[in-house]
Amino acid sequence: METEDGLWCRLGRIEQMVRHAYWQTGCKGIVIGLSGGIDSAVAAVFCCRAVGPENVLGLLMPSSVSSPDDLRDAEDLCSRFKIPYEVISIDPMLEGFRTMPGFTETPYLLGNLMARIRMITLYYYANRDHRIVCGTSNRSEYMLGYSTKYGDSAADIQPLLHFYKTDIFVAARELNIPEPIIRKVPSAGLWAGQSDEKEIGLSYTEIDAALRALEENSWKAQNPSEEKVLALVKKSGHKRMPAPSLLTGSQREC
Ligand SMILES: Nc1ncnc2c1ncn2[C@@H]1O[C@H](COP(=O)(O)OP(=O)(O)OC[C@H]2O[C@@H]([n+]3cccc(C(=O)O)c3)[C@H](O)[C@@H]2O)[C@@H](O)[C@H]1O
Ligand SMILES: Nc1ncnc2c1ncn2[C@@H]1O[C@H](COP(=O)(O)OP(=O)(O)OP(=O)(O)O)[C@@H](O)[C@H]1O
Ligand SMILES: [Mg+2]
Repeated sequence: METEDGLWCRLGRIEQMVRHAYWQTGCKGIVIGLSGGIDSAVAAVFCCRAVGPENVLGLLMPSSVSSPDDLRDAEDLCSRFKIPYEVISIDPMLEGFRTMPGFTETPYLLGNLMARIRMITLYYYANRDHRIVCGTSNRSEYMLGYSTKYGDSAADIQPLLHFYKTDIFVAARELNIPEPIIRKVPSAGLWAGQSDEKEIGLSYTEIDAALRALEENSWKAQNPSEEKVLALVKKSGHKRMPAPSLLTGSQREC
């Protein structure tokens, strides 16, 4: 069990990383999508602690399938931590896609499209205001590939990427994130009633236990949960790698 000092040391290192990226890039601010969920709340608060809330902009980007409670929770977070924010409905952008020849609508297609529309909006603000985009991905989602490629996974900094989802809850309490955000069921919010754990078929407690065991045992699965998690990790490898090309590793660097 980690001591309180150990936990604060870990949280302090995240702030240092964000501050370092901020100064190194010479940007004039950070922009982050705030869904009313725990990952974006924790990432935003780390940014505020690192560079001051006045340098952080929250974008609340509901669609017609978003829950009004999520929008209210995101607004409450911004007022508690003094984060400037804007509310931008993504419905008009979705409507634009509906006019495209051959447009087909399923929850899966719309869900990934919404995640990518949010990414485009974040980068528009980043370009316009010389900001960097803060990502909210955690280690559990990243390893399972539970994100939209070049959508919610796209960012300039990833302060939570080393945290398993179950660690995020611990950090959220330490950071004084509002209780309704901590208590809500994790959801990508891409269609009404979506739940990460239902869609994946395992709870985050099971996923994180399996990931920890697999990492310790050189990725050898020892029970059905680990087999299922390992299959998802393998299937999503392309999301964690550069796109295949004939360029070699050393040619990518300078
Ligand atoms: N082997 C391979 N090598 C290289 N590229 C490959 C590939 N297989 C697929 N691809 C490419 O990847 C695409 C599929 O990946 P992608 O478009 O991401 O789609 P996909 O992984 O099928 O779906 C995204 C999943 O993430 C979940 N999600 C999305 C957004 C947010 C959250 C959240 O938690 O907030 C969760 C969502 O509910 C869904 O289960 C293919 O259309 C193809 O372009
Ligand atoms: N309605 C929204 N407005 C703004 N950003 C959003 C919205 N929905 C999703 N996002 C962005 O996409 C990210 C991925 O969503 P995800 O559901 O994984 O995280 P979360 O909502 O912060 O936490 P949880 O996984 O517990 O629901 C969010 O953290 C946020 O940055
Ligand atoms: Mg969510």
